[in-house]
Amino acid sequence: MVWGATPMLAQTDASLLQPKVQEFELSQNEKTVAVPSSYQLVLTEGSCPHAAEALKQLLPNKQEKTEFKIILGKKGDKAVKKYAKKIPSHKEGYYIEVDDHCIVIAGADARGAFYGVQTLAQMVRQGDLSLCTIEDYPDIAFRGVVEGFYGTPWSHEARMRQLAFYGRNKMNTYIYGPKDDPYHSSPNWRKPYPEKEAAQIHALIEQAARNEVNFVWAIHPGKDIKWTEADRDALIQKFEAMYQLGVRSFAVFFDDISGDGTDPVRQAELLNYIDTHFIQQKHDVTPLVMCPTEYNKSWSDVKGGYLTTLGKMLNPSIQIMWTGDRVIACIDKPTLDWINPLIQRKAYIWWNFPVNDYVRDHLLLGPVYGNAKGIQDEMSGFVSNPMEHAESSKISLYSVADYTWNLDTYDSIQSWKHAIQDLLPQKAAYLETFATHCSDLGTNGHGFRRDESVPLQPMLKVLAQDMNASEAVDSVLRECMRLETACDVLLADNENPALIHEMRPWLKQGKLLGEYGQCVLQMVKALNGKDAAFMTYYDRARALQTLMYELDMTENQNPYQPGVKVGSLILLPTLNQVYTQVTSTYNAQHKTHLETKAEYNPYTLTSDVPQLKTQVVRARHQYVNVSPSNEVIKWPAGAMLQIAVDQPVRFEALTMDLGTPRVASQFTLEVSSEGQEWKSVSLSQAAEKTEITASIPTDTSLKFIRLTNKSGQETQVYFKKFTLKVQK
Ligand SMILES: CC1=[NH+][C@H]2[C@@H](O1)O[C@H](CO)[C@@H](O)[C@@H]2O
Repeated sequence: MVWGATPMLAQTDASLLQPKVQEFELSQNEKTVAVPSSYQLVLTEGSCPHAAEALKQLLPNKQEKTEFKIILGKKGDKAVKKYAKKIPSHKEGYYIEVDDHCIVIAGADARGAFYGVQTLAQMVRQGDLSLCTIEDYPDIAFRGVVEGFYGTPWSHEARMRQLAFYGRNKMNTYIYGPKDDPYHSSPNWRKPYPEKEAAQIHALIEQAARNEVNFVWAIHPGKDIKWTEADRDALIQKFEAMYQLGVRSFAVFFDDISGDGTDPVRQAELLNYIDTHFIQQKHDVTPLVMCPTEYNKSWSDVKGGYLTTLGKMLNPSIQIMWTGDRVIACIDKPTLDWINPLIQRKAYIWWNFPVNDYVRDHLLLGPVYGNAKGIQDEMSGFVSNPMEHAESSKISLYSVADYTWNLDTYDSIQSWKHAIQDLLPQKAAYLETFATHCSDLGTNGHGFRRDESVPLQPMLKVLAQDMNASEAVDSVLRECMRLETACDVLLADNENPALIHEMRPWLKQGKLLGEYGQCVLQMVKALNGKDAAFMTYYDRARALQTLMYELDMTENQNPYQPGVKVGSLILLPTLNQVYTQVTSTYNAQHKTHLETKAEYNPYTLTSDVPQLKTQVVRARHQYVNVSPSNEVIKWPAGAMLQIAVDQPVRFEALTMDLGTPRVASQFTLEVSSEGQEWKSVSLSQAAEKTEITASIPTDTSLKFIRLTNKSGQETQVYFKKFTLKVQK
């Protein structure tokens, strides 16, 4: 492990300890002690094996006959008896004392001792040790990650690295629940893992133990579960098989399903049965965790009684997950004041960030902010659902570790900078520049946004008002140079190859964006100068627009939100606006007809289906795609989804997939050339198939097409595909 490029410090800087420790006190002013090159280790053999192993890796050369001592243990061990009163009473807490000849690490339990060693490791990395005492403990009981996203599940290697990362950052929970693992969800949740996958899970469990992480194996049976003894026993058998593999923590997810599986009474009966006949029977298993079907407030029908049924029926030890007021939402006191009474326990937060499975063309590298302080006593857990890009997710996960350990001292920007320093120590400054412009999600179905290009925003706003404001032109020009340089340096970097591999498409796009920005601003500077100079920058700007478009059309071409977006909140839009203005000005001055449009999307979507109204529609070559959704869509009676186009086109065909057989008859498809006269087009859906097609007459060109729920009642469907084919 290459430690950070930061210079060795003369004493311990508590502000650099991450997560922030609860209490740090210098014992004798500035006095320090050098990191012992050899020491006598005092511990109770076997009491804190993972802490002892971590200490051995940190300071390998312990020798018996030396004056310096390191005492390691947990409450009750003889070795730390003398310090028992100083050990925090919180689970996973620890006490550290550094003095001239001795370092004490005393945990409230074995995990606390392990965490104490992680803190000592950071102190050692800083340099000489201040004589000090530390009393530390976590604010929230269960902290970590739920691998619960749609998309490519993390690789085995990525998971092994993640677990070590969680150990270093005091995250104690990893919930294994990748939606696209067929043995976690349908169709194979009843089947045991094949040998290779089973061996990998066993290896993960061992890696988790070494890093004091609870490996929570989740099952997602709701799509096809039958409320029978057979399926109940099948689920218990699967849990038993996972227990034999070494799993000691279990979860049952009922999210994103429709139909019989959503019945709360059945769900509660099944979960209580599992709790009583499996969880409680094993004496070494943590409390059962469940994710409800109504997992956020915007989808809850309190009168319908789903949540209150679970709250009333579920055994008190069963944890109930919650994503907040919406699917993607930050957590605050009103959120918890609303849900906790309904479920009659503290919510176990499933925080849907930095997950990007609904905005797959964006990489979310910005700060973690927006969750409230002072709510630690209202939550039983807080786990983050990350991106399918494991290494890139570490920027956010580092801060989630920081926040959940010590909510009230959490500082989102400082934590974000530390996260980047920790992830790529040698090139942190460059990664910070790139991440600054790669953090917003773009418009999306959940309406969740993040800030982006924050330090540059004031100058971008000045530039948008007046493209000739020289200070703004120069500062944005400099930042675009920095962005181009940062992307080059990172593309060539091999400090963390897995990270660069994940980021590569976005780094290439960021480089183009940096170059484009320089061209546009040079066009402004050249406006009243030599025409040849202006035209060279114009030609290059146009070329870069094409290169950015082509990269967006060719890389990261997933079937959901294909493409590669960087700087999409304000940097690219402002540069495009300046491009249009400066080119229009040049045209006016020189009576020329240079292209003034930077990029445009001729299609617009309107809908009165709440979950679809902000879906993104984009043309790609001959196809017009509406961004799919992962969730169950409640489509109100009479509600419609409409696509409009600037210039009339001839649509050839529509292909849809609402994830539901025999549903076409509930909808009408209509087309119009001007929005007044509508002609309906027949929809066809093969029996037992979910795909729906329509062939559209090409005799007239059209500007509108709309799909309406004409069944007279709300219908629940998925929204997996909506693609129009345009005649060439
Ligand atoms: C609890 C829950 N289940 C779904 C939902 O949240 O949205 C997430 C973001 O799209 C998705 O990753 C997850 O599988």
